[in-house]
Amino acid sequence: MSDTPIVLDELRQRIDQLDGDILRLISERASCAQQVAQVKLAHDKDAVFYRPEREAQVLRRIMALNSGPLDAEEMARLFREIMSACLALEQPIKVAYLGPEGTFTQQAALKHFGESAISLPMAAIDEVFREVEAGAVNYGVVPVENSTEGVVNHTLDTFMDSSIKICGEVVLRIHHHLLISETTRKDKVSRIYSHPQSFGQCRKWLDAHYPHAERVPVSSNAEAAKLIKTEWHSAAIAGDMAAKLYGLERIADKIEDRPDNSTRFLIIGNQDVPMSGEDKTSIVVAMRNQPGALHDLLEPFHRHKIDLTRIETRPSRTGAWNYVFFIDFKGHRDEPQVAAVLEEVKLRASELRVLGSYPQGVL
Ligand SMILES: C=C(O[C@@H]1C=C(C(=O)O)C=C[C@H]1O)C(=O)O
Repeated sequence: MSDTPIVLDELRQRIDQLDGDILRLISERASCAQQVAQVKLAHDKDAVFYRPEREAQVLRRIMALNSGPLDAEEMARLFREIMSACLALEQPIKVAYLGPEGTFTQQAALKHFGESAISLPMAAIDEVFREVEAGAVNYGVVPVENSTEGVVNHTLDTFMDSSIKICGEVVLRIHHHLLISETTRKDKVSRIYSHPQSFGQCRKWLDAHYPHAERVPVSSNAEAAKLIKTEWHSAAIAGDMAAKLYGLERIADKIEDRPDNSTRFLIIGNQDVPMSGEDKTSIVVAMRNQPGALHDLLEPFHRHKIDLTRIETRPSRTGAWNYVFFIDFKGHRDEPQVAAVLEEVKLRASELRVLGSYPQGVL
């Protein structure tokens, strides 16, 4: 005699039935996506199947329609994977990221493109740019700013020498853990490896818990995780992906000093992305070196009520004491307001380059 209450049997039958329905609907959706691809190909043999603006709209619509019990972001993540799988039916998207495997940048790439994307680790930020420029991959993912540690200068500098476009952004909550391998005892950690940015994000925690451990900077958290597999008395600071990839034990969880620690990554490509309805634009501007230059640059944004979301100054390579400004603002370059501001800025600047207009990060 079964001791399963009858109501449980009924609920399970209902779930089986619903799963059958979901399966049928996902398959139907996948054939629709296949047909879209055929239509695109019929019009243009070099058609790009992936449409960042359309994907952003699909996810935003799902989030708006959702009424629970799953929360909107969770639901969007499920749809993210469905879209990723549908797209891969035609042509899996190839994405280069700042490696090695297990970095937060890989996590950001998979968050943005879904698990069906093929992600390829690169050794340096410039290599990600080069792979995209050469057309060896469809897109690249590079970190650009962290809420605790600020901007990733190297990424901004690389834009100055490149014609690459920004096609999207993705923000990732960054949780760091202290990890050891079987070669090290918990109470015997005398050396800690990590990326300099991660040391910066966990500084107070380290000062309080491991004031005497040597801090050794390496090229990535994943590299730190890999290193300690074979070293004694050593720990690494890295995230979940690296911990799982290298089979490490977490001896302290979420050790970042700020609970809202997050990093913004850029999706780079060779494509101009049409409007999605909620977009951002990134520009780089060089100003003549004269008093009031920054004011002159920002004034048109203020007058046209355009919301600046970030401004960074970097030394220009053209001479001592010349600066370039990296500016992000809300809106798409095809919107009349934005186009008007860009025209005005162009007149005042010695150089203006639009790096891209792209959908604001959804997930
Ligand atoms: C199906 C399309 O192509 C791709 C797949 C999408 C999807 O599965 O919803 C959305 C945008 C594109 O990346 C489309 O453009 O509508």
